[in-house]
Amino acid sequence: MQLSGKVALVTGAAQGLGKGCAEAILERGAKVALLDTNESAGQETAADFALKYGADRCTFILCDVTAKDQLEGAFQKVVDHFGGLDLVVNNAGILNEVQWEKCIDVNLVSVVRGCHLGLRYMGKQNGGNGGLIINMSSVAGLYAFPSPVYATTKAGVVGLTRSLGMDYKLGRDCVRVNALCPSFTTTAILADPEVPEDQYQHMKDMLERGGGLMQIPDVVKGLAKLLDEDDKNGAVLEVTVQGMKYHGDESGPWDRESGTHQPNLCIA
Ligand SMILES: NC(=O)c1ccc[n+]([C@@H]2O[C@H](COP(=O)([O-])OP(=O)(O)OC[C@H]3O[C@@H](n4cnc5c(N)ncnc54)[C@H](O)[C@@H]3O)[C@@H](O)[C@H]2O)c1
Ligand SMILES: CCCCC[C@H](O)/C=C/C=C\C/C=C\C/C=C\CCCC(=O)O
Repeated sequence: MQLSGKVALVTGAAQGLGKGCAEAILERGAKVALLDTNESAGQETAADFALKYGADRCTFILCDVTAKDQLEGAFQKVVDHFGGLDLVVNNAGILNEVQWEKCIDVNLVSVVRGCHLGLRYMGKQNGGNGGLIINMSSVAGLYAFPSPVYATTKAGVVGLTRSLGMDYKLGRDCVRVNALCPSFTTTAILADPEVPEDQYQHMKDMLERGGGLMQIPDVVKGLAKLLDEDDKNGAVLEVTVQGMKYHGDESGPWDRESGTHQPNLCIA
């Protein structure tokens, strides 16, 4: 996707992976709205970006993605402020197995809503120009993971992305939907997860066996790949210290007999 002059909205963009993604999008010439509940970090990030990329190219919007009115209001603010919308990164997420309903609300319900809003504002059938949605899932959405509710939310994001990314609807809305699945990356989410001790110890063991931590720029390379590959729709990209690979190339039962696989290719 050519991003110069385009408009992006990134949730959970005050820090961590969301901030890293927002900066990569700014570097490619787009304007970016940063949404987050953390007002001080969000304002600080926006001020930093304004200095580097220009005050007219970045804005912070205080928004709790789990509050329907706030998320809807934020999408409208972005369109009013920048005059359109071309790219949505549904990134905000938490790991909390204790307050597990909240974990589902932030990581899955809000991503569903963010996709619906992306389709509403970017969908050609609604007067938009088409666009791209990138959902932040996790390797925990692809393989067994010691925090089951977190894993469920991330697997849900994979299913949502694949299904919204089916090509039968692309001719109508011209909005592609892809997902990024990183492994453990150094951000604040690792610092103090609300998980029982046995889950935490098992994660540390997995981290060691998996080759250790990634850094934010490693994950941003995955985002860049999804931004560059315009033929991808419904694609799910795993990003780990071992490299990157797409998931989901097996045929479903409807294609198995013919031996054909219908790839989700962009026809827009
Ligand atoms: N760091 C990792 O190892 C890792 C690996 C795979 C996937 N992820 C996913 O990446 C995403 C970003 O996480 P991160 O690692 O950068 O963590 P982080 O804690 O540094 O960043 C998360 C951001 O989301 C914001 N946020 C949380 N709840 C929110 C809400 N209700 N509304 C708006 N903003 C909210 C936080 O304030 C924070 O700025 C999450 O979806 C996470 O599940 C992280
Ligand atoms: C195998 C799946 C990896 C997915 C990562 C997942 O999306 C996010 C996890 C968030 C929190 C995990 C919490 C703790 C990890 C355990 C140890 C971290 C040690 C950190 C360090 O040594 O600095």
